[in-house]
Amino acid sequence: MSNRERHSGAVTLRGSVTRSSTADQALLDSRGRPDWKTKDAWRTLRILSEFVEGFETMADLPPSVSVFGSARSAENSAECRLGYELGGALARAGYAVITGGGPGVMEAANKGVAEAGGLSVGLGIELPFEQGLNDWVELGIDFRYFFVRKTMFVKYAQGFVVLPGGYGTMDELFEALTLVQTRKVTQFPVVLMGTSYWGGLIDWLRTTMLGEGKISKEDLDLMMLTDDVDEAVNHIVNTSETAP
Ligand SMILES: CC(C)=CCNc1ncnc2c1ncn2[C@@H]1O[C@H](COP(=O)(O)O)[C@@H](O)[C@H]1O
Repeated sequence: MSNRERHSGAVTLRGSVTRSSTADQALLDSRGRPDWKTKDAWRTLRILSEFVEGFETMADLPPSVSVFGSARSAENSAECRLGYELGGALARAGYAVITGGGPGVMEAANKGVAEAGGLSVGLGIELPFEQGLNDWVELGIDFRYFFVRKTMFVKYAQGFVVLPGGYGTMDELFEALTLVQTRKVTQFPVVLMGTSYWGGLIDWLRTTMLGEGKISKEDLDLMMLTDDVDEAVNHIVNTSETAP
């Protein structure tokens, strides 16, 4: 998609009317915006409409798994190959797969699912450097607000699989872990794929975070670490609330 085309909810902007700010930014980055006191209250209606659209569209999904990973990985990278294999294996196990609908690992996972005949879902986000949903998404929703979109990833999935990624991926991982730790969601498997990528983080969680008493021993057991696609899928099947 050209940089001169932007989507903002139902609105498409091209050419001279494209703008570089996003709805999320307008809400959160209110410093220096004199009208925020009056306008933010009305923004709640737009936020509400995203929840309505998301809930209505997602409610009929079969059992699903959300898959996360880097937007920047090259198509032939190890993590994209893993994402592709994982997408296919989840589809064959009967799951729909939900991703962020973007490039990199998300695209690889969507491709794996679509090619295996499964349902490939993408929850896109409006970004200043938007690229649009990848070509392998079959059911796609574009969100303006990160926090609305994140609700959908958790609410409509039986579990998470997290592949190598950056801040966005870490955000999604730690949100899920916090929700499970605080029992906001129960019976929700979280699988980390890529032992060499995540190994350093797991060591730090054990030695520093657990070592200094910031989490409990059981909290470390809330996620499973593997390189093996079948092991990841079996873990989801055996520990999630609803199997396909
Ligand atoms: C090249 C580039 C940065 C494109 C960004 N395009 C994106 N499209 C859709 N979801 C995204 C995007 N960037 C980050 N995310 C979200 O954050 C995660 C990836 O972020 P990161 O690359 O790990 O930090 C994804 O699982 C996705 O849910």
